Amino acid sequence: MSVIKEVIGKENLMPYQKISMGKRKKIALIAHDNKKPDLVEWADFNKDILSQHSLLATGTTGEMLSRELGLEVTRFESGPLGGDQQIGARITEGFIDFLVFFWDPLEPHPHDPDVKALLRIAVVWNIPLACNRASADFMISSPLMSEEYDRLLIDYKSRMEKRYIT
Ligand SMILES: O=C(CO)COP(=O)(O)O
Repeated sequence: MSVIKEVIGKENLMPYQKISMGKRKKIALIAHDNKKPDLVEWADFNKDILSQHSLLATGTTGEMLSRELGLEVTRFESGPLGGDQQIGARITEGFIDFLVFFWDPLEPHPHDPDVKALLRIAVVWNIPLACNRASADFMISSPLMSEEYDRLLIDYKSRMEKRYIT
C-alpha cells in the first residue's frame, strides 16, 4: 500500500513526494527499561496533549503507560520479541507518523539491530523522531502538533529506478 499522495517539485530541482499527516497524529512511544521512568514522567506531564492523539507502543512500554497514566495505547509485541520491527513496518505503511523513542545509550540489547532498523526507517520516511526528553519537549510543544502537516520525502522511486537502469 502506498501512502504517497503526489510528487511535487520544480523541474531541475529535487522532486519530492508528499505524505499528509492529520491533526490527530499517530504517535509511537517506546522506551528501553532504564529510560521507562523518564518516558512515563514525560508522558504524565504531557498527558492532555497526548490524549488528543492516537498512541501506540511496544509491549512493556505500552503496558506501563496504560497502567500508570490510564492512557489508551495500542500495544505491539515487546521490543526484544519484534515490537520495534512491527512499529517500523507501520511507519512504512503510513500508519504511524511520529516517534518518541527513549533508547538507552549505555546498555547493549539483544535486539540492537531492530533498534537501528527502526531509527533508520523513521529517517527514511521523514517522521518526527525524538530520542531524548529535550527533543520530545520541543516536538510536543510545536504548534504543528495540532495542525495538518505535509511530510516531504525525497522522490525515492525515481532514485531506485535510476539505480536499476545503470
Ligand atoms: O525494547 C524496546 C525497544 O527496543 C522496548 O520494548 P518494551 O516496550 O516491550 O520494553
